[in-house]
Amino acid sequence: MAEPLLELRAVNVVYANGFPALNRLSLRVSRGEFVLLHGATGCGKSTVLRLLAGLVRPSAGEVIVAGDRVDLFNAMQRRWLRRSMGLMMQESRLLDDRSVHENVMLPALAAEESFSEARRRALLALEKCGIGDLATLSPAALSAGQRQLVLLARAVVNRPVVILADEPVAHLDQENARTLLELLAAFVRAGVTVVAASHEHIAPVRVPFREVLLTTQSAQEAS
Ligand SMILES: Nc1ncnc2c1ncn2[C@@H]1O[C@H](COP(=O)(O)OP(=O)(O)OP(=O)(O)O)[C@@H](O)[C@H]1O
Repeated sequence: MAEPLLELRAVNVVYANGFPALNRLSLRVSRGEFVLLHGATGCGKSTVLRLLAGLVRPSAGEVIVAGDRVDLFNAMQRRWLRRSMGLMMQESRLLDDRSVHENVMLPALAAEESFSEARRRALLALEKCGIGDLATLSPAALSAGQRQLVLLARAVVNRPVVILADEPVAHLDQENARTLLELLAAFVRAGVTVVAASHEHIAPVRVPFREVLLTTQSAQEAS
């Protein structure tokens, strides 16, 4: 069997307050897969995405991305890992004092692209997400659905091979949710690996996907 692109091996996560968020969870995600993490509030969906992005370290177990033990990465390597992934996390925010275009440029600038290349890539990302016309607006002027689309454009501006999306369709009406899922599906069809967490049941169209149910039981096995 081919090596998974993303893998959790028997990970435990205990937050600073002593709360055990994950208990011996194992999960394998193949290159090009679209995985939907489901489960009740508090079962650890966001924690799984944070582990894969190197934002949280497990207290036991291994986190492997493209063959690397990212749980052993130092701060600089973890920063590099985060920049190489497209992240739509719950804490992701847009800066209201910059335009949509400038917000989407930020990860490209952080990746040390030139200003003109960052501008070009950001416009491309906005167009790919069908929102090129929003480029000059302030994020404060956007609807919830438009904000999510801008967050997706920002996540893909560096052309990541992995997108981690936490509750991408939460608070969106059906039409906006469908638009967002169709865009994620289009990235999957283009070869990107997507892991999305959702407490609601969501079903992408025209692309194969795998649902993984996380439970709050003692030993979790979600491969
Ligand atoms: N930074 C933190 N400090 C302490 N406890 C935390 C922290 N982050 C998460 N937790 C706890 O860990 C558990 C798992 O949280 P997590 O956010 O991963 O769950 P979730 O399934 O994504 O929940 P939701 O659907 O509500 O977003 C929860 O009980 C939560 O309260």
